[in-house]
Amino acid sequence: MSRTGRIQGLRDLSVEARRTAVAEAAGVDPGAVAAFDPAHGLGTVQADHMIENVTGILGVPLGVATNFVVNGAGVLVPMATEEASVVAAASNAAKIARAHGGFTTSSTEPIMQAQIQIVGVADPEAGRVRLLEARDELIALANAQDPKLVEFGGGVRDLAVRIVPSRAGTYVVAHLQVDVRDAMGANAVNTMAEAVAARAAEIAGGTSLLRILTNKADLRLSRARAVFDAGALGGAEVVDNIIHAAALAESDPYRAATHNKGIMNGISAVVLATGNDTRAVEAGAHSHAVSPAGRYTSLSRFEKDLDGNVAATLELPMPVGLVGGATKVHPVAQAAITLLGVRAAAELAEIITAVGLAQNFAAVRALATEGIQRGHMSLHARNIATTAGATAEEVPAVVARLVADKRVHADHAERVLADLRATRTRS
Ligand SMILES: CC(C)(COP(=O)([O-])OP(=O)([O-])OC[C@H]1O[C@@H](n2cnc3c(N)ncnc32)[C@H](O)[C@@H]1OP(=O)([O-])[O-])[C@@H](O)C(=O)NCCC(=O)NCCSC(=O)C[C@@](C)(O)CC(=O)[O-]
Ligand SMILES: NC(=O)C1=CN([C@@H]2O[C@H](COP(=O)(O)OP(=O)(O)OC[C@H]3O[C@@H](n4cnc5c(N)ncnc54)[C@H](OP(=O)(O)O)[C@@H]3O)[C@@H](O)[C@H]2O)C=CC1
Repeated sequence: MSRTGRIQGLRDLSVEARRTAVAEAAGVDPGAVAAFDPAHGLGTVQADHMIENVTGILGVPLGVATNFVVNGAGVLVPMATEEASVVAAASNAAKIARAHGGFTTSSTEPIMQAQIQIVGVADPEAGRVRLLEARDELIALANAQDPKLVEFGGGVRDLAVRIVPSRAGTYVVAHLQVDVRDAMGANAVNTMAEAVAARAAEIAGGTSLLRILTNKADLRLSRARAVFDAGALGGAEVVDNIIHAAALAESDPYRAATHNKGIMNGISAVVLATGNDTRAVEAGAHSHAVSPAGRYTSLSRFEKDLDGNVAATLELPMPVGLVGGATKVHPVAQAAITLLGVRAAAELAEIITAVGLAQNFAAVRALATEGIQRGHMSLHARNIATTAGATAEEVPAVVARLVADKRVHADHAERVLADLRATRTRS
């Protein structure tokens, strides 16, 4: 079956029928996504092996974004999020991007770095040079900790040494730069850092202290770009307003934080759905949002291309894996990875980056045109109706009234629900 990433009318199906439809459209056996059904998802026995003091399991809705074309191939994207309109918005922007071929992505090699902090070095400059002279010895020692990773084509690629002055002293900080292949890599590089720290400290002439991965994963970047057609967006004025919106985010940290939150709406949802470490990706993203001059700015860039369309790009660290962490043990994560059809961590990282860009574009487009409330609140209205006490049967009618009245508020929902019930009782 050809994978187009499109499923007409997915929103109108029942939850069960959507599961069948996404499996069919992705060309996978429906059994491969059976874990999306909570009855077959994460069990308490598995959960008890994942973290400590397990007392239950938190359910988070898992939606599937449609319309994505990434490097010419259609893909259906599982997204775990509690926020209404996120999945719809990603699908919406991905649909607009299709006219110009969807998303084109690329990545650096999957290099993660571990830091070894060395304190009490009398001659830090000379200590740095001594460590660089011992580069081959330290790399060999680190690689010996993970022969399996080396066998898979990974392992330490280089050693960098920085001198970091601080209020408590000057530190020599050695960085092991490790190609972690299909792993997120934290455990792998932390093991290496702990193993070489004593020898590194001896060579530098100090004492080792911290030995830990840095989440500023700036050697493991993923990029996505897409063109959004001016005509489909509503013309030149809309394009200009989208560019103004992006320009404010570039220049103003107050706007940049929200703009980047929009990007993370998409990114964190796919990272969570695939059992990856949301905090690691978020820490990497926000550290990357600081410009070389030390200013917090937006992660994406929107420009007007020669034809007057929006050329959108996003580049950020994307430390996600297909082995290790929860990716292998969580049945829903496994189903999500099967649905995506990814075979390498870099492919997953690039799809996630494309989703981040789509999510960002959808929000900025809404903000630069009609505002966020119409699209977002009409979907959020379902939560408000439920909070007001509407049953599953009553929710559609209550939502329709809230949206028609343009008053998506809890008190109004309570009144609407009371009216609805009174009318039913009378008839
Ligand atoms: C909400 C939409 C998509 C409506 O947009 P619309 O134009 O009314 O949608 P439509 O009904 O014409 O459908 C267009 C496509 O959107 C998707 N779509 C549309 N509705 C659904 C739905 N119910 N269920 C599933 N998919 C839906 C779907 O893919 C559909 O095409 P199809 O594939 O069907 O041919 C639009 O208004 C939008 O993109 N809004 C942005 C919403 C958003 O960004 N939400 C995130 C939460 S707000 C926030 O946290 C971030 C923010 C905003 O602060 C970030 C920032 O400031 O930058
Ligand atoms: N600051 C942070 O972000 C921190 C995060 N963490 C956590 O660390 C976990 C991720 O660590 P990670 O190192 O990825 O997990 P694992 O140690 O579980 O997995 C990595 C290991 O898998 C083995 N492996 C098998 N196949 C491959 C392959 N194709 N490519 C690469 N490695 C392969 C390797 O060797 P082998 O089998 O010999 O192990 C490798 O060392 C996450 O749970 C994260 O939350 C932990 C500490 C800090």
